[in-house]
Amino acid sequence: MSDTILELDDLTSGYGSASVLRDVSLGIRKGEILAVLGKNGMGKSTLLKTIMGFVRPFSGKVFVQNKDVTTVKPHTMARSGVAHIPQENTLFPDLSVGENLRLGVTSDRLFQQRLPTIEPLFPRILERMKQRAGTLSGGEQKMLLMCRGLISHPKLMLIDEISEGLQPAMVDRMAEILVWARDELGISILLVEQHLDFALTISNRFMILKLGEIVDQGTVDNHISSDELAAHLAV
Ligand SMILES: Nc1ncnc2c1ncn2[C@@H]1O[C@H](COP(=O)(O)OP(=O)(O)OP(=O)(O)O)[C@@H](O)[C@H]1O
Repeated sequence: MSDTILELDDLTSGYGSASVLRDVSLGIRKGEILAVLGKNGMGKSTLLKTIMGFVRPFSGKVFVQNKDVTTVKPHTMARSGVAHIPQENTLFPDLSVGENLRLGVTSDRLFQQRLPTIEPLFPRILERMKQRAGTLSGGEQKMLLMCRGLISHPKLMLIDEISEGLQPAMVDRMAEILVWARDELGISILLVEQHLDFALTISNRFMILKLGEIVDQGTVDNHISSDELAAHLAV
């Protein structure tokens, strides 16, 4: 389909000779949020790292807007509009908030242009542009990571357990931001999550990843309850 942003065809990958993901196939359309749900160790981070090019697939293909990017390096993926928000904190703690944000764009001109567009989303962080990133709270650091991804104006965001360790109010705020990114900016989002309520609130569709394989999938609508999904996820 022409509005497909990301397509994975039978993607198999892992570390050394051990496969972690097995024959994962999925597609995400423009302006859609897909949640891949799974417990610890099921391969969620490996999925995003394989798409981004940090982990080389054993077999299968990755397409972004119908272009084969299976062997493309992470920095090239980033430059072509794919933002990865990893589970690990990849901020530079000794750089300021502003300097960390500046790394999300390629020029000072773009930085100045785009800063006002994200300022209303993260006012508490942007009031502290000169503060060292490492001195922000854990939740604020996650907001800054999201902010650095959004300022690059990506077409696709790969987001790894962004709700982990966040206070409920911050989880709600993060949900609003992701919905805004989808609905107002038209960004497609692949979200890997364990936090079912958060994921179901904002996603259009879900998939369940179990031991590296997609074992169930569906549309998020009024008929899906988080209890039903929690049962799916039970080991
Ligand atoms: N660099 C690595 N080298 C070897 N094995 C790895 C590496 N990274 C992850 N693994 C293994 O791959 C499997 C899947 O890990 P992954 O981090 O993708 O899972 P996850 O679903 O994201 O889990 P979590 O929710 O705990 O982050 C695990 O068994 C893990 O030990």
